[in-house]
Amino acid sequence: MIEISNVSKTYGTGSNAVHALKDVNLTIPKGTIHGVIGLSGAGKSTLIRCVNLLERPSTGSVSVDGQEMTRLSRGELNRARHRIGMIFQHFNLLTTRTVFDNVALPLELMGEDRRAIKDRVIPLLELVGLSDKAKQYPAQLSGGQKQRVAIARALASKPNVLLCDEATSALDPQTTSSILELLREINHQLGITILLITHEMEVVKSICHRVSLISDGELVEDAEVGDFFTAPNTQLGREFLNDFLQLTPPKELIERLSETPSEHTHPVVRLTFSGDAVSTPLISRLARKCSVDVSILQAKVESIQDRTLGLMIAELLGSPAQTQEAMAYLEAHQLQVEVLGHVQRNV
Ligand SMILES: Nc1ncnc2c1ncn2[C@@H]1O[C@H](COP(=O)(O)OP(=O)(O)OP(=O)(O)O)[C@@H](O)[C@H]1O
Repeated sequence: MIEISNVSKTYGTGSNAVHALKDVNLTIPKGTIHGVIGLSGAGKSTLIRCVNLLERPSTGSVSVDGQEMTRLSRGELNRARHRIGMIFQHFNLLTTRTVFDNVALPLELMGEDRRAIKDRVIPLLELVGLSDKAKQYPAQLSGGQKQRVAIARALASKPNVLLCDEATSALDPQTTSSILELLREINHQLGITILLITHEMEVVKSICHRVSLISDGELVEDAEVGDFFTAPNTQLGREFLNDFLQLTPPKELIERLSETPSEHTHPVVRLTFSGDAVSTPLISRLARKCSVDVSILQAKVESIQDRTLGLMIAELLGSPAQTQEAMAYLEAHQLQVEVLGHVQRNV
């Protein structure tokens, strides 16, 4: 269990001060995989580095498995860090050491003898699928293999928590899925709590149980992954979702959209529906009930863990009163209706 309470972090002072984290509160239950997503510079790395105190919070506290990290002496902190593994975007392997010796490094630093080191490293290399690479050097490995070595090294000291700092950002999509699969197995088999930061919604969708969205140092959303993907609470959350789903109106249409409606325009809407609404023929019912025509511009259905999410961009064709009634009808049936703008009727 990781508990981040009222954590703020400011780099620099006076006019140079950067408020990287602002009063962040977050609880990550034991054995879960938690994703933190946000734009570049939002504070993701700072947040994850505050967990093992690579960055010390300016205010607030961080506790891992009940141990208050901010109160530990240097020696206690070193010991506590053995229980918190970390992997990085660029792997951070020692190029002059073999794969075996990279994984062995934390155990050597803990003063383990050669026999104990061998007994620990060999099964770890098996776990990450690199038994045949023990004597090779990092330069002889692919990116995915290097990250596997880094994962084995992070697990060497039997941590309860694994921190992943953009661990798949330098990898191609296929290698990314194999590393995510490995992380899922580690979480499942060893019960390790995983906190990962990423700017990729695909990573969150693939393996996380919960997700937090961080914006300009503030935690603005914290939700089950299924809830976040079906109904984000913030505009930024919706933008992440729309980018991920690549559901944006055609460029020619965007250029014709005006913000304000008039007698001669009709609305263009983005509809998001989940649960029962996905399998209900709401659009044909809508056309009958409210006497509007629906011109579908884009549509898709996505599976997010155990949920199904339907998305559609459509023009609602009818009088202002009819299209208003249509939108109210859709909202009453649990669809999220976002008006993207209004276009001239006769164009
Ligand atoms: N050591 C530092 N000294 C001064 N400012 C810093 C330092 N580290 C980070 N910052 C600033 O803090 C803010 C948050 O940075 P952080 O690296 O945590 O964001 P991020 O979300 O991880 O970004 P990215 O996805 O680009 O890595 C940024 O404005 C950044 O410039």
